[in-house]
Amino acid sequence: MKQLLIYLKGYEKECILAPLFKMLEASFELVVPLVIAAIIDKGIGGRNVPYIIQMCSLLVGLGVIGLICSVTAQFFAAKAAIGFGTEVRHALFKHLLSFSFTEIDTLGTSTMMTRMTSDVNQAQNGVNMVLRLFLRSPFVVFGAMIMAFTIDIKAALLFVITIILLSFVIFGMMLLNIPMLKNVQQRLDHILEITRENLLGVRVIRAFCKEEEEIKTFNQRNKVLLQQQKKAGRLSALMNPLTYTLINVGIILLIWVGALQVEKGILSQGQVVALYNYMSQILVELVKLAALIITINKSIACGNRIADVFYIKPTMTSLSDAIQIDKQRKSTRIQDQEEVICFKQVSLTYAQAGEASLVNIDFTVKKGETVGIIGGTGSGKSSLVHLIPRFYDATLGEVFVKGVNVKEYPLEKLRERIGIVMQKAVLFRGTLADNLRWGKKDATEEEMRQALEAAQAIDVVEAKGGLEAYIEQGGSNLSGGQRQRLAIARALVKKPDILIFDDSTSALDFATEARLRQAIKALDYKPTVLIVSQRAASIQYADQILVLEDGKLVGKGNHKELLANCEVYQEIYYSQFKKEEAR
Ligand SMILES: Nc1ncnc2c1ncn2[C@@H]1O[C@H](COP(=O)(O)OP(=O)(O)OP(=O)(O)O)[C@@H](O)[C@H]1O
Repeated sequence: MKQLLIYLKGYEKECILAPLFKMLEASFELVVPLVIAAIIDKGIGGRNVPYIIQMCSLLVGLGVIGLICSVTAQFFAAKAAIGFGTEVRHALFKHLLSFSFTEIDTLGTSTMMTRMTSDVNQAQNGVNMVLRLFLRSPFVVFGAMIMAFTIDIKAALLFVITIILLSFVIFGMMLLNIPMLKNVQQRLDHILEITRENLLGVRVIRAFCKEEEEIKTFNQRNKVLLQQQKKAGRLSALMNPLTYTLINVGIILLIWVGALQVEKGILSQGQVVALYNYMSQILVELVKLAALIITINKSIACGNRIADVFYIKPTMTSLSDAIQIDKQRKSTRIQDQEEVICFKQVSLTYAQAGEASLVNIDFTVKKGETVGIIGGTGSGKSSLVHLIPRFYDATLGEVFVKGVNVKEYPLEKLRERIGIVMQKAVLFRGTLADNLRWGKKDATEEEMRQALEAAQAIDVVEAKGGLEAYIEQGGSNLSGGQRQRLAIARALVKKPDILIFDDSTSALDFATEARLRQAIKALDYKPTVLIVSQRAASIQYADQILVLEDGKLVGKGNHKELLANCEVYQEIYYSQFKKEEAR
């Protein structure tokens, strides 16, 4: 949590002024019992009406000044807390976006969202409460005690005993309550997780008629949360009766001692009332302080969860690091100008995965070539192409793009050259044109139309009413095939040197896919194309086909060569085509 305090930079003034005004308000509050005592003793006792009016005006004045101080303190505390929350959110978002897929896989999206939203809010709330109350409550407790001592030492000793006993009860209970509240928070996280998963997968849940089961699971988790909340609630419910019993016993004793002192002529009636008021102030502030400590504890826990994310450093090197490495490792460059991609003895084992997903992969791709990558599910096709734009780094071996190790490129420069269409086409909220401009910021309408034509997506734009048609979050108002074609167009707008289709034509019919292939071949900038597919028909016309099985490259060559001598390829091909159809 401490590390997060740097995000209060720029709000130093607010962090000083907020507690200062709160203490000023508390100082005025501490004077009130003395004024009331004076009203009772001098005003009412002496039947002095002008004096009573004067003192009542003073009370109103103190109230108004206290209110102004309080509002000012709230303003400064809120300004600092909101500023803190905004800065943390901004830094966290930036940090999350710097993560490679490895860090994202390790952390998980669900927890990242919780940290980004509710944890930041809780930490912001903690900052606000600390600035307003952390100094105020102890100040009032000790101030009230000192004021009591200035009135009467014997009575004030009662204060000391009551405060000690009260502190034991309140803080003891708080210590018991904190782990329970943490437990409640964890259960709440589980509920959030399950809700998020259900909302994201709502279609699948309906398709498999899993509603009842999901409701059952949700209810079970909700029940556990209820039990934890009841447990924590019962303990909290004990707090008030216990503290009020203690304080009432203290007040009875105070009035008794006070009455004896009045009888002896040591104390006036007004002073006894003042002592009573101080006792009440102490109670209120101790209860507030306990609640504050619970909030602070929660905020620290949330702050630590946020700080944990900041501790995770992106494993991919930044632009400046890349330039440094570039200087040192010029020797790793290879010279063949025609060679666009080269894998040298590449293996990949994902973080937290026991087995390697790719083993000793070796191949080269020449400029303008089309490469097909085929294999069964889980054979490593996506893993292989993900190494080219450095979504992951090879665990062993090296990947070269245009003769330079991918690790030596500044990431942006590398990814600028590559257009990738993912297995799951993701579009963003905004117009169709906005989505296409992800490929090229300043793309003209003509450039977008060319890309749409090649991607066989012109009819999608026409059906939706033009480039300014609105796309909902995740492209939910489009069909799977429409989304895929728009995602392809988005990659084409970029006019990349390397174009990767990661199983991204699966929702297209064969005729559309064939037209897409022709259009890609006809592109004037002649990109090098990699097509990942499980459909032999999608890759059989490629210049080179890579056949993967269990992460190993078991075949390399063109369709004819592989059909003649690669068993795995034959198996895949003949499972989709009859022998007599083979070309
Ligand atoms: N992020 C990841 N973390 C851990 N293991 C992974 C990750 N991504 C893939 N794997 C594992 O790596 C292996 C290869 O997966 P990959 O997605 O590359 O296969 P694929 O051939 O593209 O499969 P499919 O055709 O089903 O998409 C699989 O065993 C998979 O479980």
